[in-house]
Amino acid sequence: MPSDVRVKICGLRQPEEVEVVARAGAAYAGFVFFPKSPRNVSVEQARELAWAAPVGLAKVALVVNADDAFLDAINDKVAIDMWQLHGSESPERVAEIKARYGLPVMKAVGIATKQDVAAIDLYAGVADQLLIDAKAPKGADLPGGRGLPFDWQLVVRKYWPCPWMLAGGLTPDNVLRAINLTGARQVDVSSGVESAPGVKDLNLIEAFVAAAKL
Ligand SMILES: O=C(O)c1ccccc1NCC(=O)[C@H](O)[C@H](O)COP(=O)(O)O
Repeated sequence: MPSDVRVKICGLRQPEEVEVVARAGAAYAGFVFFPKSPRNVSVEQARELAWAAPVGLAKVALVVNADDAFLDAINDKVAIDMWQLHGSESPERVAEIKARYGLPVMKAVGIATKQDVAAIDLYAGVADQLLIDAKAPKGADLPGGRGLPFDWQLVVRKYWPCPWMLAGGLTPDNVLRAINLTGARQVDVSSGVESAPGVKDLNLIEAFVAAAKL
């Protein structure tokens, strides 16, 4: 019997990717709204992708320090189920976005040190979920989706009062080890299921979901 680990596949750009993600048994499909990313999608593209998603697959809109006008444009056109805030949004901004759209908000937090782990507490009481990811270097073009892991020992036996998701450099080969070590019940991947930046590999998506649910 497969485990109940919930998987998010991020950075989808083609309707057939969304279909494979759902068929493989993932819980979340992520769409990246960040022009510098090789996974960036327009509002119109995302609208098509959301249509391709069957009931039960949660559609997550990933934004980075987005203003209300941009969030409104996404919210008006795309049937999303959750926001993922992947910039330096404050806890107050998380609360504001929750109230404005009435949708759950997942706050991404980059981790490299114990101090970064402590900073997660600032968001744990306000966000609906946390995405705990590798920390990008200051000034990096991409704050996430870099295919690099952090030291998983930093989050072993940690407790937060809301659900959390492990991310950063996960692959079909290492995801089960990461789950067993950290106790994560949710995992997220982008680069580890790609053949090139922004190009998803359908076989790797299936392999990742299967490995996470072993
Ligand atoms: O994926 C992107 O291009 C991206 C761009 C800007 C902000 C965040 C981004 N990705 C965030 C994700 O949720 C990724 O899935 C997560 O960082 C893990 O990525 P990876 O290490 O490549 O699996």
